[in-house]
Amino acid sequence: MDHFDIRGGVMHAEGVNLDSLADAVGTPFYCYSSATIERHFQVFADAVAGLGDGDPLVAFAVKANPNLSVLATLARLGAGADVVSGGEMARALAAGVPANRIVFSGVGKQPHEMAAGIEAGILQFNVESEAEIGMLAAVAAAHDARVDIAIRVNPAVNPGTHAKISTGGQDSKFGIPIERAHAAFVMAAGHASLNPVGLAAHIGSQLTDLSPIESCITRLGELAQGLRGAGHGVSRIDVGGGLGVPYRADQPAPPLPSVYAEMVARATRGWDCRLIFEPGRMIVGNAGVMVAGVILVKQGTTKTFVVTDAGMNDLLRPSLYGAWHDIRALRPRGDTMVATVVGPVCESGDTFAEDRTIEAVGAGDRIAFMTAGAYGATMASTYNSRPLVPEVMVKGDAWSVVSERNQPAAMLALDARAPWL
Ligand SMILES: Cc1ncc(COP(=O)(O)O)c(C=O)c1O
Ligand SMILES: N[C@@H](CCCC[NH3+])C(=O)O
Repeated sequence: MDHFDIRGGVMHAEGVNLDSLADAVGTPFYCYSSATIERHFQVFADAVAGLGDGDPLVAFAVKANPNLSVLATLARLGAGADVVSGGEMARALAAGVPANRIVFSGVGKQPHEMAAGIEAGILQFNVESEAEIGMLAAVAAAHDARVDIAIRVNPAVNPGTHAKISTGGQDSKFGIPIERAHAAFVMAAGHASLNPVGLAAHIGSQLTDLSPIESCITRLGELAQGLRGAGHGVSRIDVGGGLGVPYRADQPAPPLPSVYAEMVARATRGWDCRLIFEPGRMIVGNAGVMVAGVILVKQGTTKTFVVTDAGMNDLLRPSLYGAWHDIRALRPRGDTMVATVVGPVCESGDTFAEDRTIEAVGAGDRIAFMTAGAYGATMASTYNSRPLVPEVMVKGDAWSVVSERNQPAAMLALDARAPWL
């Protein structure tokens, strides 16, 4: 695992002893390795460098991990940002991502979010419906602006991933069905306040097979050719993100960025346009862990439950998708146990692993949920009135709390008594 390994009997994140860090910040908490984030971004950016017109944009999908320090780490390396809300856009800007490297995607952008994007001067909006073309045209006209847009296409390609994270299938809510995309582009060109410059697609997440992405890119190319043949300029093609990461050692690893880039080079050969990439998970997934404490070990009728102080509200992926995260002891003792690892939340779905062989742990020990840097803290909630857990970033021997644990009293203060109570 990148930059998370056992040294002197204890798991470290880069040079930081995670058990000591847990003493300092309390459990549960997320911990990110800057070195891993930097390395993954650089590997991806190097792999796609020179593709298309030679000036590709790697726009990190902020939804994967919107922490300000994560975004600032990436901004320093020249990353752009793919955002899906005004909130994500504000974070990207605050982290130092230049506006002209921000792409705004999403099926339900609201007029105030469109206005904020126009005022900030973002690179482009990826428009996902004919209805949105009209809405954006009106907001842009009210700003006396002419905004660059790409038509996000639904290419009707089955990405072969979990149904809940597939976005490119025919009945997905995302994008404009490919058979109407040419007409949508022409419709947008008819608005003086819109400047359609490109096409976009994103077919799904945690993709382990490149062939659906290749089919999608080929379809975008055919569409671009048709548009060019009809006299329209297509100067940008956004191929989305989606490249998977290894969650389990016993399953084949997803393709490396270099192999992905070879496929993109092949599929886009001869295209004279700027390519945009929106990787999320592959940049930050393996750059984060969630550290939790073992509250107690409880014997059921047939199962041994390891009850941790982290719950499904802190790391939702196992409950929502049945996702696998490796679970490791911070201080492995060399023996193992078969355990069902659960959180304290009052839901049976608050289960991280079922009858899994893990390194033996007991009350007071600490464990790490691996590969939790993407779609981890960002999907957390305060269900059961549990505070959001802190996020810590590590760089070499240094660490810093980059998101505070919110406190029960502060959460309560957001509520108010109705005047009649
Ligand atoms: C439009 C868009 N771009 C990029 C991504 C990032 O995907 P991933 O984290 O799988 O790279 C997503 C999420 O799946 C998305 O919806
Ligand atoms: N939240 C998902 C990924 C969603 C991608 C969003 N388009 C996950 O944890 O795997």
